[in-house]
Amino acid sequence: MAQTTLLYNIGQLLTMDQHDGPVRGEKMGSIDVKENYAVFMKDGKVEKIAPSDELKHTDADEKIDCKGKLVTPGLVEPHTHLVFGGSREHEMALKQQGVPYLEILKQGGGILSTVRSTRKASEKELYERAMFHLNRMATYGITTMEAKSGYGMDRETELKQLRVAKKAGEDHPLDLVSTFLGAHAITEEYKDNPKALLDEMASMFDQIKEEDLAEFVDIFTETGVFTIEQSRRYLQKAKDHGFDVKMHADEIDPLGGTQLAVEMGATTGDHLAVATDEGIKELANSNTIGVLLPGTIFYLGKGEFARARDMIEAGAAIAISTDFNPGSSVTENIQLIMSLAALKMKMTPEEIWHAVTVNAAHAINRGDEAGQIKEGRKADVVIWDAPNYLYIPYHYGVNHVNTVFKAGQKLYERGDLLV
Ligand SMILES: O=C(O)CC1=NCN=C1
Ligand SMILES: [Zn+2]
Repeated sequence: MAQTTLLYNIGQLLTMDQHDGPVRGEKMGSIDVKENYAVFMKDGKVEKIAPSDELKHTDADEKIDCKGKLVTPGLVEPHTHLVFGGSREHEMALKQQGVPYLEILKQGGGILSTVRSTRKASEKELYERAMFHLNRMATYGITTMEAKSGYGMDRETELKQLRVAKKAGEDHPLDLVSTFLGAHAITEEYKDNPKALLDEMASMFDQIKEEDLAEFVDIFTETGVFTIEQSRRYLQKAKDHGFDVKMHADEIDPLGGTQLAVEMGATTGDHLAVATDEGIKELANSNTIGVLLPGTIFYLGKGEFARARDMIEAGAAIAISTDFNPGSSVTENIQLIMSLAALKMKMTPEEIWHAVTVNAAHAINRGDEAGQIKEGRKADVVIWDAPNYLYIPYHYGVNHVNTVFKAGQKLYERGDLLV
């Protein structure tokens, strides 16, 4: 295990540390690119960042000639439904026939299909699935990420998912941040009384806090799920119990979830695909980060992509995410999401790099330890098979990662053909 590693002859180095805090508005459009640099990692931290010639002869357990490749911070993935049982490939045909997402849910499919599988799955099965997906996330360059519960909507299963996420976070090299999404859908038991479901989920807040099972509480505010008023009351209770809050907001119907996220001082408002002009204005004038999920819009095959350009030009701080989940965005490929952000939301490469590093880190309260390459900070670093930072969004659908370092240790290296 190398205690010291030197990366030299780096073509372009993105440190993403030019600004403090989440980067918003026009500042998202400019990044500092260091040409022909070196990064020296020691005991898991970034020890030195300097021009390659200055460090080239530094002694190190491992010295890697990056041959002009791009080097960036490890990516941060701020929104996943990592822990789940089963799969929903059988719903693809319904999607192809144009059956709307909310209609599939109303028919007892969608999230509720995954709820049935997750309730049945053992903790061991959920853990092994989560570790498998974490491994794949790492191969795409992700080194820190969020994991939601939300496929139980009963005490036993929600705690099962949260305990799986906690154990996975302890066992896996990736750093995990947990979110309690017990307010994800209205199950059969509560179909006539969604308020009772929210009360049951809120009754778990103390235990979740005591067992340190989640930092955030999230809710799906959507037609046929939870209303604005139900969401306001539930999120206020979560805040009263010391949780930071997030919202699945304005994904399909414009209920005004974006405005509620701002009103509640949510760390993030997520999806925002149909946020109104008023919602965008309030988001831009708040500390709430917009987490945009273009993969979901792409995958559902309908609806509008979030108005990222309007949000950024109004001054908002934006992050992007795969929304990895078994039904509405079944991919760990954050690099494809970067391409969709460019092609469908017209985000610039500079904005995209802020959205998958420093802003995504702040979206899960890890802005002081992830998303940047800084001396003294944990060495989460990616070497890319790419000549520059424009290349990743440009060449879509493939994995450009060459090597991933997590806390200075080589976590993944692209393999070559076996023959
Ligand atoms: O469909 C799912 O399993 C995840 C999801 N929740 C809200 N939107 C998508
Ligand atoms: Zn989601």
